[in-house]
Amino acid sequence: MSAPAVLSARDLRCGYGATPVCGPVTTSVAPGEVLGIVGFNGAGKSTVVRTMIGRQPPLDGECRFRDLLVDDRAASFRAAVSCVFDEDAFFPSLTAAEHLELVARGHGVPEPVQAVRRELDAFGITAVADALPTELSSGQRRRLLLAAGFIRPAELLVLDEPEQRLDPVMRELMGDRIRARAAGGCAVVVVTHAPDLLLATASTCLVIADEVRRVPVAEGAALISGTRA
Ligand SMILES: Nc1ncnc2c1ncn2[C@@H]1O[C@H](COP(=O)(O)OP(=O)(O)OP(=O)(O)O)[C@@H](O)[C@H]1O
Repeated sequence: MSAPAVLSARDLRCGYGATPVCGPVTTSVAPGEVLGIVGFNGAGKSTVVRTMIGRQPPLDGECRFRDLLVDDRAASFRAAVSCVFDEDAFFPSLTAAEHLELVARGHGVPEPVQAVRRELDAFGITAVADALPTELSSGQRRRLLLAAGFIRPAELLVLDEPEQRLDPVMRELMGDRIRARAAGGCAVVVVTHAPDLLLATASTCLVIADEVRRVPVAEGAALISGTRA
């Protein structure tokens, strides 16, 4: 018997005003699973994911975290869900290391200083640990955001195009980190345009379009690499 879903959507309609951006979404992700979400630019992937985690209201349908309707204002939900979107959200006067320490302490990570050191090293930003956000390159800022997403415990990890602005070596490491998280029992949702990352991590794949459909991961990878219509 498969484990109960961590996050599930049923007939979820996502969009702006009264207009859905894509077909209704019914899907779920369980502990240890990686749900890859793919689709062309503007298909609605980010909108769907934002709706699934309660950052914007659904037009219709529902989304549940465990048994409860998603409520991103609930402290228990925020404690359990780590999200990395493409938003450069930093405190201008905190260094890279201080950002990570803030997140680690806020989420009760044991031995936060050591955890910060580990993540700085894992994301290759030790050399800029004491730099302010404005002193980081765009790729380093991206690494810092991802490190902040990974430094804390989570039952659900949501990554929106984590490959963005990463060099190939870091992209591969990102795949390793995602797999390791899932192996540890975390449910993961990854929106991606990178076939290699999808193939390396996803256990299931959802294509966002006018008709949302679940496809084999290899088919999703072919779709985003342009080798399949
Ligand atoms: N705040 C907003 N208000 C109104 N429409 C929006 C808003 N954000 C996005 N949209 C529209 O919703 C549609 C889906 O956008 P979304 O960002 O979800 O697509 P996406 O699949 O994530 O695209 P990409 O691959 O380019 O990141 C697009 O047509 C976009 O113009």
